This record gives sequence, C-alpha cells and structure tokens, in this order.
Amino acid sequence: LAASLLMMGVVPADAATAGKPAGFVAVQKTHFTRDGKAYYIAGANFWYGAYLGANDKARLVKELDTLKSMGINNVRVLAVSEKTDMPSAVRPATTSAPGKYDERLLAGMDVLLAELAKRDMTAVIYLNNFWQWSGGMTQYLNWFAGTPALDPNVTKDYDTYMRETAKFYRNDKAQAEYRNVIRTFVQRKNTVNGRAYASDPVIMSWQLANEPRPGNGNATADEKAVYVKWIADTAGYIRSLDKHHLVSTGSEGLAGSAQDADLFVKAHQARDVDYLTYHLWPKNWGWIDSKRVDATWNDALAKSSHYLNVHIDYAKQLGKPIVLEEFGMDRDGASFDIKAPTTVRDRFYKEVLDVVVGRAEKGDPVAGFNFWAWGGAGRAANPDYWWKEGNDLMGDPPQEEQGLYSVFDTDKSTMALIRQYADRLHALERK
Ligand SMILES: O=C1NC[C@H](CO)[C@@H](O)[C@@H]1O
Repeated sequence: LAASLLMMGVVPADAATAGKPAGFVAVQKTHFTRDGKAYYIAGANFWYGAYLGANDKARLVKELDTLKSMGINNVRVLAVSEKTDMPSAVRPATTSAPGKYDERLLAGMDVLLAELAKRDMTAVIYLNNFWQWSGGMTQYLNWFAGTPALDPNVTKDYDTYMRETAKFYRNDKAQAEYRNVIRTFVQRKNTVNGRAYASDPVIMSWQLANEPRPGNGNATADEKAVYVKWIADTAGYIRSLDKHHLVSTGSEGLAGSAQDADLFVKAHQARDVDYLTYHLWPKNWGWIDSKRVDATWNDALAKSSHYLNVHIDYAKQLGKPIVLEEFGMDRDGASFDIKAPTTVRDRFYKEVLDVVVGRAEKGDPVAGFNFWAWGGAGRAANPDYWWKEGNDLMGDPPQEEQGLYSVFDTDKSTMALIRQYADRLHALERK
C-alpha cells in the first residue's frame, strides 16, 4: 500500500519529516519528500556554480535557465577551493591559507543560492575534495603536516596519492580547519537575499567531500575504521550546527570504498548520514575503451548495470534513499572537440537512466540522479584542451581535458535525453 501511495506521490508524514521547515527536502524512509510530497532529483553536476556567481552572473543566469528548461531541479556544487602549488587545481582559490577565506568568492555561493531559489532548484554543496583539482584534503595536509602536495596528474602515482591523502582524516589540525570551513558555510548569511544558510530550503544537502576514499584499493582495516569514524563524526558535527538540512558523504560507492561492500554500508549506517550516494565511471575505471567501443561496450554495460543495481539494493538494506550523483561518458572517439558526436554518450546515458528511473518508478529507494557535468556555454580555450587560469570554467575541472565529459549547450541530443528522464521522475511527484 505504501509503495502505491508513494507512486501517487502521497507520502504519509512521520516523525522524520515532522518539524521540517517549509520547502526543506526531507527523508521519509527510503524516499525524499518536500512539503509532504515525493521529491526526486533530476540534477546536474555544476562544480563551478559559485565561481560563476562571483565572476560571471550573466552566464550563471543563462546556465540555470537552460538547465531549468531541461527539467533539472538540482545542482551539485563545490563550496570551497584551497590555494595550492598543484598545477591542475582551479585558481584563484577561495581559501588562501587556513582561516583566510576570499569573501568575494564566498559571496559567489550567495548569488548561486539566490538564483536557484528563483527557479525552485536545490543544491548539494560539497565542503571538501579528495582530489587535487580544488586543492582539497591534500592541501590541508600540506598546511598542517608539512607534506608535499603532489599532483597525481604530474606524479601519475594515484595509489600513493590516495594513501597519503587519506591521512587527512586523522590529522587533528586539518580537521579543526575543515570544521572552521564547515561552520563558515553552515552559519553564513546570504548577502544577496538575507537568508541564513541554515534556514535556506534551497540547500538540499551538505556533503562531506567530493569522492572521499578510505585510502587506495589496499586500504587497511585501520584506515577503513578511521574513515568510517570521520564520516560519522563530521556528519554529527554538521547536524549539531544545522538540524534540518540533509547530510551526505559524496561517496562513489564500492569504487570509492576499496571494493569493500561492508565498508560502504557501515559508512552509510551513520545516524546523521541521511542518504547514500554513488558514482559510475566506466571509462575512468577501465571498463570501456572509448577507442574500441564495439569490443568493450557489452562488458562495460554489464558491469555498469550491476553497479547501478547493487547499490540500490544496499540502499534498500539500509532503508535510506540513494542518489546516483555522478555518471558520464566521453565524446565519440574519445574526442574533446565540441563538434565531435555524442552517440556513445547518449547510448550510455539512456542505459543508465533506464535503470535508475525504471527502479524509481517501481518504488525502489532511488531518489534521483546528477549527470557529470554541465559545460553549457563554456568553451575550451587551448589547442591541447588543458585549462589555464582565466579560461572558461566548464563541467571538466582543471585536472581533465576541457571537453572530456562536459555536456555543452550545443549537445542537443543529450539535453533532450536528460529532459525525457527528468520528466519521468517529476511525474512521480504529486503536483
Ligand atoms: O568527482 C569526480 N569524479 C569523476 C570526474 C570525471 O572523471 C572527476 O572530474 C571528478 O573528480
């Protein structure tokens, strides 16, 4: 009966949503609700949204209008960047040194949130980054442990990078500064519309970090235990400052949990983690060869389908919703050129969204998706497709070629596809 009620968008209220201020996204057992109605995420990754808020409001307005026209109701954005020597990080950074935050860039988030409010859109805001493209945890360790911030784009040694970066979780001084940043955001007052962030329903979820991992693929039991404790403690800290907004981890799922299902489940059992997240990257994970699609497609799709379904089953097991908050595929022939076709990408998006939206329609604990990533009007500036300070920002952060995964405003077939699936999810919400 509950599932059929839900299908009609009728969500019986219960303690979980009682006392939620108007407009806030709540978790009702295995689904999101908003003002008593079922709520689904048809979202975009838009990591640079606050940067546009600070530096290019005209483009921000245009991008949000285009996304809205595609049925997008949620954006996943980076909160802060840390100044670093690592070459493949975004510049300028919000944080120039511990405790030194650029108010002009912080105000970019104010502009973004105010514009989202006008369009009835919500935001997932991640407060740190396991990867180097915004400085992130590695830069915190450079500040507080004095260890070198080694850009894996330069060293090509991701295993060492991941093992060293995970030391962030056990560095007390780094954690203290990270909590300063959390407090700076959670207790901020929007300078554009005067709203206190903690009372702003546009914020759907505070997210601990982008893709936090326990270490590398050989993470030890001790590293895993430190990771699980960091998630629980940090989620609890955010909840102590802000009892109404949702909290999420930013996890990729098994790929970001050393392929350890128990670790992924344990990390998301934490009382103050409200929903599960996972990401799907067949090219990054070596499942598909973009230059040999015919030979590798079937295996990549089988692995992707399994990955999609097994994580929805973990959500069922935990009794919490799950969001596929990143997935992507490059352009045909692994081209970065905006003129290259996107037939493989479109085929992949369709396969992924058929699973995700299909299971949402069956009443499974699927709360929605965010594709990676909206490039919109951004354009690559250099013949080698690498980003340089002052160039357009787009869906691909500086550590990747500008055009790798970005969906541009000229990619009409992909935009139409996203719209179709967004409409199917919104149909599940009772108007
Ligand atoms: O969070 C992320 N996940 C995958 C993206 C594409 O490789 C990457 O740019 C980003 O660091």
